[in-house]
Amino acid sequence: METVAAIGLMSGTSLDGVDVALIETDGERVAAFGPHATYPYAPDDRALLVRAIEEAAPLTDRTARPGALAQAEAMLTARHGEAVACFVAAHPAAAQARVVGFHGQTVLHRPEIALTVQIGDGAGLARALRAAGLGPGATLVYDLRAADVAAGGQGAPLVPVYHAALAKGLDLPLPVLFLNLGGVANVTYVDGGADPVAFDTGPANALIDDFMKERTGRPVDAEGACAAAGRIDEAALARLLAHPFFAQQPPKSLDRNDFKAFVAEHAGLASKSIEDGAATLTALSAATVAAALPLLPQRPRAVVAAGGGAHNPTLLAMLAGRLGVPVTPAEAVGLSSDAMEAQAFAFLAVRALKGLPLSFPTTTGVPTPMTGGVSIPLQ
Ligand SMILES: Nc1ncnc2c1ncn2[C@@H]1O[C@H](COP(=O)(O)OP(=O)(O)OP(=O)(O)O)[C@@H](O)[C@H]1O
Ligand SMILES: CC(=O)N[C@H]1[C@@H]2OC[C@@H](O2)[C@@H](O)[C@@H]1O[C@H](C)C(=O)O
Repeated sequence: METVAAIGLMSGTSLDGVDVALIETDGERVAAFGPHATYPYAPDDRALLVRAIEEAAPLTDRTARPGALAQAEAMLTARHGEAVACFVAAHPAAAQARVVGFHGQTVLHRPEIALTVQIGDGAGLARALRAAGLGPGATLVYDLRAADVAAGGQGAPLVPVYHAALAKGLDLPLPVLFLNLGGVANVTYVDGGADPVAFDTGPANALIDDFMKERTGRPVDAEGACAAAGRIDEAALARLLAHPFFAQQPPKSLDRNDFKAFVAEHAGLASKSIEDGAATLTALSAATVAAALPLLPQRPRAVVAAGGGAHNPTLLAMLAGRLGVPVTPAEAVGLSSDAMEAQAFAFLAVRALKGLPLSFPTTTGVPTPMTGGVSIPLQ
């Protein structure tokens, strides 16, 4: 396949909205970056997703949609359709996209029992895309994690192959480490030769967001202002860092809520001020990224930070202090913190249509490089 315009759609673990991005790519490199936008969820939609995630916890079948899950899937699919319609209205060139990559929403991720569950109705979105002016003949690709998990991989992270493609265009010393600071944090180590090495490192924003919501009603510690005004509880931090996940060798990946109960038990947040709680949780995110460095083949010479956490100066300062490697926000090297994951799913969808690998033994632990995705031609 030659270079095509491709749209990526991502709804991440922060549950903040639908990210949409347009790129031109042949699935090997990015020929051009197009526009991107985020369409935030209304509070009711976000609450429905939170309920769906809670109710997904006991699932053992990735196709089951009990309780709030069916309603959440219908809502999520509708919001993605609306997001694409708004995006195409604002950027008419997007209607020319030949490929759309649809991540859906992870509601449960339990790689230890070969289970990863993303909600999002491919057939329903395909109809909405046609109504938004895409196709006919364009192709929707979704359910991009399933094949990896079925083959014995973690199913995450999948963005590393996109990070590796981006690294080729950067003027940074190698090895370079891409750091995604979403709800969960993950890293991709690129040395320019071998397959990328990648894994989830621990929490990024999910624990901070949940704490802020509970204590202030606001969903985010905007600009890290609370954390900047607080004191890190070093004793609690040491207890949290003793969790075996952080020293575990990759491959490894996380569910959004993997540390929820552990943090509730060991962080002593209830007796802390909002500032001290935010500071301690922000330090946990930074320290767990630092704990990942010894697990890499070599020490990286540069770190490119992306995801919403790249907008949090307190988190970035703590990272710089604990990593001992310069931390560069994606924007400083001409990339976009907010668009990177949606762009990646556009790139992954094009690779899927070409039968190219999405994941590698060094990223998800899949035994051999693995393609994936389910495609639906728009009619
Ligand atoms: N200005 C800001 N100040 C502080 N935090 C911010 C700011 N902007 C975004 N964030 C944080 O980033 C989060 C969103 O990050 P992002 O959109 O990368 O997550 P995601 O893609 O949903 O997650 P994941 O990568 O785990 O799937 C917000 O929930 C918030 O915690
Ligand atoms: C199962 C799942 O959805 N995991 C997400 C999550 O959010 C960040 C981190 O955990 C990463 O492993 C992954 O997302 C990105 C998009 C990825 O697959 O690379």
